[in-house]
Amino acid sequence: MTDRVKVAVLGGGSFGTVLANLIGSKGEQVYLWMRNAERAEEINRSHENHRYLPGRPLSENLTATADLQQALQDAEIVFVSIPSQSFREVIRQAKPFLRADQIVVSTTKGIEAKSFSLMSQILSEELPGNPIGVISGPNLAKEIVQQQLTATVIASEDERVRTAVQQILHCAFFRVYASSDMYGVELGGTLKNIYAIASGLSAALGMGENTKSMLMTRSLAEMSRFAVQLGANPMTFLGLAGVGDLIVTCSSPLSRNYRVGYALGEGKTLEDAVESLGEVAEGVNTLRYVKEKADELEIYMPLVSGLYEVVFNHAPVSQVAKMMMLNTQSSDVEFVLPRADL
Ligand SMILES: NC(=O)c1ccc[n+]([C@@H]2O[C@H](COP(=O)([O-])OP(=O)(O)OC[C@H]3O[C@@H](n4cnc5c(N)ncnc54)[C@H](O)[C@@H]3O)[C@@H](O)[C@H]2O)c1
Ligand SMILES: O=P(O)(O)OC[C@H](O)CO
Repeated sequence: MTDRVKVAVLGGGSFGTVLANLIGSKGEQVYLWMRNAERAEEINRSHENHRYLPGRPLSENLTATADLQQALQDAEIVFVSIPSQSFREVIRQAKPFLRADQIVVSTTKGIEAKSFSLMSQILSEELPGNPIGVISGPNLAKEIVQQQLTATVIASEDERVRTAVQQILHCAFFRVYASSDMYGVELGGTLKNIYAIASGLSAALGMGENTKSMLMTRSLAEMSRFAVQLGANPMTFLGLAGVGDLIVTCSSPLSRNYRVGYALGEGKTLEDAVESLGEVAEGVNTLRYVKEKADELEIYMPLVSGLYEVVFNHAPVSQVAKMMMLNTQSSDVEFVLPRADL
C-alpha cells in the first residue's frame, strides 16, 4: 500500500509540464496528458519535454500519456492547463472518465469566446458534481522549472480543495496561499495579460520607469474596476493573483504576452508577433472580449480601449497615449474617492 497521491495534469505545454514536474519532484505519481502520443513517448524515453522545456530533465515520477482514461482513472486531483480556446472541448473529452469525487483545478488564464465564461464557470457547467478550484499568481513556467522562489493562490469555495492543492503543490520554492474568491483570482490572472501587452509595447518604444509604474498602477485600477462590476472582491487584487501577477507579467520578457507587445512596438504585425511565439498568449483574445464586455456594460477602461485601437485598428501609440494623458481628470484610488464624486 502507498499513500502517494495520484495526480493528472491535462495539457503538455509549458505550464502543464512544469506543474506535473513539480508534483513529480515531490514524490507523487503524476500523469501528464497530451494529445500527441509520439510526443508522450518521447518524453517518457528522454525525461525531457524538448518542445516546451528543452534542456530541463523531468522527474522520474512523471509519466506522459495520450490516453485520457489512463491519466484520469486513479487521479485524486486533476489540473487542467489547456488554453482557454480548447478548455471546454478537453473537459468534455475528459468527462466520461471522471468521477464526482475528483478535484478539478484550472490553471488557465483566459476567457471563452462568445460566452465570456471563465474556466471555473466552464468547470461548474460541465462537471456540476465535482469540487473545483483555480490556481493563479506570479508563475512564469520558465522560472518555476529553475526552482526560483515564488507562490501561487488556490481559490475555491470548498475548503477541501484549498487544503488538498496546498498540500500537493507546496514545496521549498513554491508557496501556495488560499482564497475563497475564485472569480476574482481567475479574473486577475486573465486581465493582467492585456496590460502585459501594453507594457511590452511601451518598453519597446523606450518609455521610462515613471511611465511603466503609472501604466501598472492604472492597470490595477482598471482591472479591479472591471472585476468588481462583474462580482469579484476588490481586495483580491491586492494579492498575488492581482498585483503580484500583474507586476511579473508586465516586467518580464519571459512573459509571452509582454513579448507580443514588445514585438508590436518593434513594428511587427500582430500575426507575426503571435506566430513567432509558438506558444499561447491569451491576452490578445482577452483584449478583444474584455473590450466588448466593457462597452456592453459601460465600464470605463481607457487602457483597454486605447490598446484595442493600437492592436486591432493600427492606431499610432503616440496619438493614443496623448489622448489618454489629456483625458478628463480622474480619481487615484476610486474606492477612496469615487469617480462619480469628482
Ligand atoms: N506558461 C506559463 O508561464 C503559465 C503560467 C501560469 C498559467 N499559464 C496558463 O496556462 C494555460 C496553458 O499555458 P501554457 O503555457 O501551458 O501554454 P502552451 O502554449 O505552452 O501549451 C499549451 C498546450 O495545450 C495543448 N493543447 C491546445 N489545445 C489542445 C486540445 N484541444 N487538446 C489537447 N491539448 C491541447 C497544446 O498542444 C500545448 O501542449 C494558459 O491559459 C496560460 O495563460 C501559463
Ligand atoms: O507567459 P504569459 O504572458 O502567458 O504569463 C505567464 C503567467 O501567467 C505569469 O504568471
